[in-house]
Amino acid sequence: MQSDFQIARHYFGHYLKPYPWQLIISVLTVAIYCGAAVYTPILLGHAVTQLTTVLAEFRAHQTVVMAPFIRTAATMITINVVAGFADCATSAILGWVAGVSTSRMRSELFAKMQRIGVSYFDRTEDGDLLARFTSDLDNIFNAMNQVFVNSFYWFGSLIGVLIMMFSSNVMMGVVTIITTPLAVLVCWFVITHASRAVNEQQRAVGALNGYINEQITGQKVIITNGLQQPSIAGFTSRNATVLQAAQRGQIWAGMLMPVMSGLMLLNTAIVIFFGSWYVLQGNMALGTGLAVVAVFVQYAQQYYQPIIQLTSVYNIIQQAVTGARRVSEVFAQPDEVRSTDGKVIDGVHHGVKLTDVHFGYLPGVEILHGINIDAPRGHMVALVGPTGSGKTTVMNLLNRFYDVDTGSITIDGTDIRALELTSLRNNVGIVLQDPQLFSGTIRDNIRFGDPDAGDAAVINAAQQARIHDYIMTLPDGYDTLITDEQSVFSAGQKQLLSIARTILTDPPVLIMDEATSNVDTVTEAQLQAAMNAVTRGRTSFLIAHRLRTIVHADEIDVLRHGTIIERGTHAELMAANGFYAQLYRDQMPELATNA
Ligand SMILES: Nc1ncnc2c1ncn2[C@@H]1O[C@H](COP(=O)(O)OP(=O)(O)OP(=O)(O)O)[C@@H](O)[C@H]1O
Repeated sequence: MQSDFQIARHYFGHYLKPYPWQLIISVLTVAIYCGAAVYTPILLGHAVTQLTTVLAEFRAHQTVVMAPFIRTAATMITINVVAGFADCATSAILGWVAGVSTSRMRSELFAKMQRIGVSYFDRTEDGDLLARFTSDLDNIFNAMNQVFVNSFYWFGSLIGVLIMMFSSNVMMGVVTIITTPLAVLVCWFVITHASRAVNEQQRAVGALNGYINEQITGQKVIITNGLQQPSIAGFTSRNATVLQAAQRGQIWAGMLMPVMSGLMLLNTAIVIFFGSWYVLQGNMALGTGLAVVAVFVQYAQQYYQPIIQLTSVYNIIQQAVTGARRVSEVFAQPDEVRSTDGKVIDGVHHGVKLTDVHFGYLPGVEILHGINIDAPRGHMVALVGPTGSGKTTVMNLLNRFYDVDTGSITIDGTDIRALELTSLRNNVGIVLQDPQLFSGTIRDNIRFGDPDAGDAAVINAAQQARIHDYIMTLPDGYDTLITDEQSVFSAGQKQLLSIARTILTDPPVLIMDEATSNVDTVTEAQLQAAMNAVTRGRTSFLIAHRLRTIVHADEIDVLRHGTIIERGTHAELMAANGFYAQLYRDQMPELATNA
């Protein structure tokens, strides 16, 4: 695991590297601001002295010579105006740099997400992933925006106070900084606990977001099953975890200032005590000695201010490092395996073959136990079987969402792991059971796989998929905006749209997860016609839920517990009177007698 330092160096170093000039200019503008802050009290002192002289002269000689005072006042105003501009420039430049850097990080994170294998999304909650784009990146932005300027300013102040103290009286200087190790230790202790609480809080917020996301997606299921109370209870407990973590963080973070103030008072007491003792030892004249004590009481307080501020800067860095660590977890995910010299295929000439395929999602839990399927070009293979038998898993392997553990899947004799991944995906189309529609028009959604397709091709695909007529009933036809997909399309219609998409991209191999049986009879007839259109001439694998739709398949493979237990055409399997025949009779008793 990378250390905090490595993480900070990577994120701050790597992302700030392209902006050296902006950073150099900010160093100068901060230096101007710091210089003005340090120099203004000196000028103020001069101004007071000059004003006193003016008043004394006026009393003594009734003459007023204001020039030196006006010069000092004008210098003070000028310096502070310049410092004000410098401060504005610092904020603008660093705000810009932080904004551009985090925007780049966000883009790279998004691009990375597109390259990660599907397994990561299977095991990561959506909300948690979303939190990495939002709160984690916000923390990194805050650090980039504030840390640089604050640490430079307060570090400069610390050095300034140290120089002033040691040039004034070394012995007293040593006494004033003597509590520093204790202060640093206390700060470190408090901040470590505070940042641990921040980590917990960020994790808890991620889990809460994931839960909210899941509950919003499943709202209809919750309502229809009357699960509102358990849903609220689940939310309440996760919300309480967030609150507890936030409160723990607040308590630890809130402890910092009082503890440091206490230490500052202790330090002041030590300075007064030691200074008085020092003076009483007769090491210096009483008046001078008391002046030194008074000055060092001031220094003792000034010295602690930068230490407190620098520790709070450290706190911001901690939050950013936590965010960066969570973002880096995404970057650390392996990309989908792509062979560098992968073969490019143009269509399927002989067929697709699965040979002794074994696979499990988790180590030691095998789901598929030696699957053999031979699908010659143009054949339609249907996979049927009870829920959880492994049908979708076979589909996941065909498209290389996952790789087989042992055995092989070949297209025209070439292992699909040796193919260029894009070429494989271009040649294998998928129609999912519950296809995803994206915001945009219906036309955009059909053209999804082939954005250059013309209107005629889009309409032709929609006609073949039997969705054209429905689209034409909508007031805006193909220009209908899909914002709330549920309100425009039923589940069956969404699948018809997805079939139109696939017809447009014309893949030689098709994987289709047929929509579940809960579609009305009109849509079912349309789906059947669309399926006939989309499978025609293609090597297709069909997960069938309604066995009626696959009676014409060239081969039906019956899966049970990850093994093919029966294989044949519909007629052969019915004649065998085995598991398939039983399934068929259970599903369609009225047809079973005619089959
Ligand atoms: N991402 C995953 N991680 C771990 N196990 C998984 C994953 N996806 C599926 N499984 C497990 O693999 C087994 C087969 O699941 P699969 O989805 O392939 O079944 P299926 O036949 O398609 O079921 P259904 O008809 O219900 O869709 C099940 O036991 C399931 O729990």
